[in-house]
Amino acid sequence: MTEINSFPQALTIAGTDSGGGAGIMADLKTMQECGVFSTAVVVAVTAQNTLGVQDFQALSPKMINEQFQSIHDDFDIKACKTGMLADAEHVQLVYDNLQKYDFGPLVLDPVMVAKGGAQLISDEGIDLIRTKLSQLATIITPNMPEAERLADMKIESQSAMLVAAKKIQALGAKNVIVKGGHGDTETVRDLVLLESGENFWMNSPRIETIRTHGTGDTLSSAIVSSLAKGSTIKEAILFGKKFVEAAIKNTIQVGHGHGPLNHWAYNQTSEELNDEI
Ligand SMILES: Nc1ncnc2c1ncn2[C@@H]1O[C@H](COP(=O)(O)OP(=O)(O)O)[C@@H](O)[C@H]1O
Ligand SMILES: Cc1ncc(COP(=O)(O)O)c(N)n1
Repeated sequence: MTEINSFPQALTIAGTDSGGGAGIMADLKTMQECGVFSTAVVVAVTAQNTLGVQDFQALSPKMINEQFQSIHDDFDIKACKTGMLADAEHVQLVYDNLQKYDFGPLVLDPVMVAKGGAQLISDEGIDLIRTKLSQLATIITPNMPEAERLADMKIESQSAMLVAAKKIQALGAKNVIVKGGHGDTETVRDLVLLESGENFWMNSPRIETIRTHGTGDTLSSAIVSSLAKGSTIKEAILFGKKFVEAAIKNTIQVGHGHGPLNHWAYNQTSEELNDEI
């Protein structure tokens, strides 16, 4: 049994994206490219493309519980993540299942609003992420608006990002990444606050593109993959940033709106680099 289950396996607990660029679809593509076998608990189904979210529906509590059970009964999950959780009832269900089963470190991506502006979780759901689910997070990865909501403050400076990260850590999340993708500064700055209190910035040049559908999902899934393969928290975070940067930079022309990332890019560009050596 141990031998059969020796390949690194990870789990995403999130919503699907019929357009293939975000949510569970981005998670599976990322994990595949990162050399990790991916499994999924579908919490909600969205009718979505690069132009926006046309509709969504959350699955029944019974279906959610059964998916958790199925995954627990057969796989050896080394790390997991959450994405779109729809509403308070589903946040609670996910919380209960993560208490019941050990799926390794949790990367909590507190997805609230899609790039096109659609709300992907109710206000009560966000409150429950704040007060409950964040306590289970090994790493929480809010973008700026999400960090403002979780920390209950405006973030208008770099020092405010650190204050917000500390407030989010005080909710119970061990490590915090406040992502700096939203904004128009020339440099994108993500702030990392580790459990030890150490903090540092991950800076990269802002890539001028509207093709940023699924950036947060891709970052968190690359981190989960790295954790599933045994990396430390810091190594996994630094790897995640490199993976998402390559995926944004090497854009692919798909769809008419906020297009998807290039999940092949990290491996292709490193192969090209290897060829040159
Ligand atoms: N235009 C961009 N250029 C470079 N990096 C970006 C850009 N947009 C987002 N990122 C990076 O993508 C990751 C996800 O960030 P962000 O887009 O803020 O998250 P979300 O998808 O949750 O809104 C972060 O590491 C961020 O720095
Ligand atoms: C199912 C699902 N999960 C997450 C996102 C967020 O991704 P983005 O902020 O890039 O639109 C999304 N649009 N859809």
